[in-house]
Amino acid sequence: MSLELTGVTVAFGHADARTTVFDGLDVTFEPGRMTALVGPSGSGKSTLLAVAGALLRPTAGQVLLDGEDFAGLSDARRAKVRRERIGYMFQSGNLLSGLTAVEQLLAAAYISGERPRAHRSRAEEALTGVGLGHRLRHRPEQLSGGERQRVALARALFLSPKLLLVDEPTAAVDRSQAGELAELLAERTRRDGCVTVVATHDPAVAEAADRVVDMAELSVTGASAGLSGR
Ligand SMILES: Nc1ncnc2c1ncn2[C@@H]1O[C@H](COP(=O)(O)OP(=O)(O)OP(=O)(O)O)[C@@H](O)[C@H]1O
Repeated sequence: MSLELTGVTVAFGHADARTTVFDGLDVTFEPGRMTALVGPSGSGKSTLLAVAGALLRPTAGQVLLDGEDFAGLSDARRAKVRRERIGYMFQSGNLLSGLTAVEQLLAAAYISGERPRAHRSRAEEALTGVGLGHRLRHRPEQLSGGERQRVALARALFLSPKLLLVDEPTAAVDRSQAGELAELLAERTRRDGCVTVVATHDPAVAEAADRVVDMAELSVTGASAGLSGR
């Protein structure tokens, strides 16, 4: 299972107001590896995540998940790909207020059409697996920034996605917890074998990643992203 973008062009607006973020971008992300996307503000990190996550349709090109192009699918088919194959984790966790940690996972499963009752013990296990066995019934406002992100990670991985897309996971996290959270992300990626792509400004996340891709080197003329990988 890999994620492959080939000849991806993303342009916004028209004529004088046209912004070309990518023009014929080719980049591949491997399973079981966490890639950190780094680069200055406006270099296209979030745009790449949006295209990879079937949230934004590229102007041209293919986005292949396990060899299957979803860029050209109908909106309904793309929604199915998002539900069944992709996990998302955002800057502030985007947890639902009023729900306990366990319920955050059950709600996600429910939205995906799963039967929540059968999953309660699995949700507890998933939270225990990210170090939150003692916070199962806490609501978001009763958790620290780092704990909220751990819930968000457990939720994103709960339905075993092939692809995990993460935007600035440590932005709202205490410095002392940022490194641990980044390590946890990398460790879970290796264990679960998913493709993980993380947009970040945080050196702690780049440090924990298996590969670092500098957006500044992904030129709009479509340079290979392999150059800055490690
Ligand atoms: N909907 C849009 N309409 C027009 N331009 C857009 C749109 N979305 C993004 N852009 C432009 O695309 C470029 C890349 O933006 P993007 O948000 O992907 O950068 P980024 O690297 O994630 O930045 P940051 O680190 O600040 O989050 C920017 O020049 C931005 O202005």
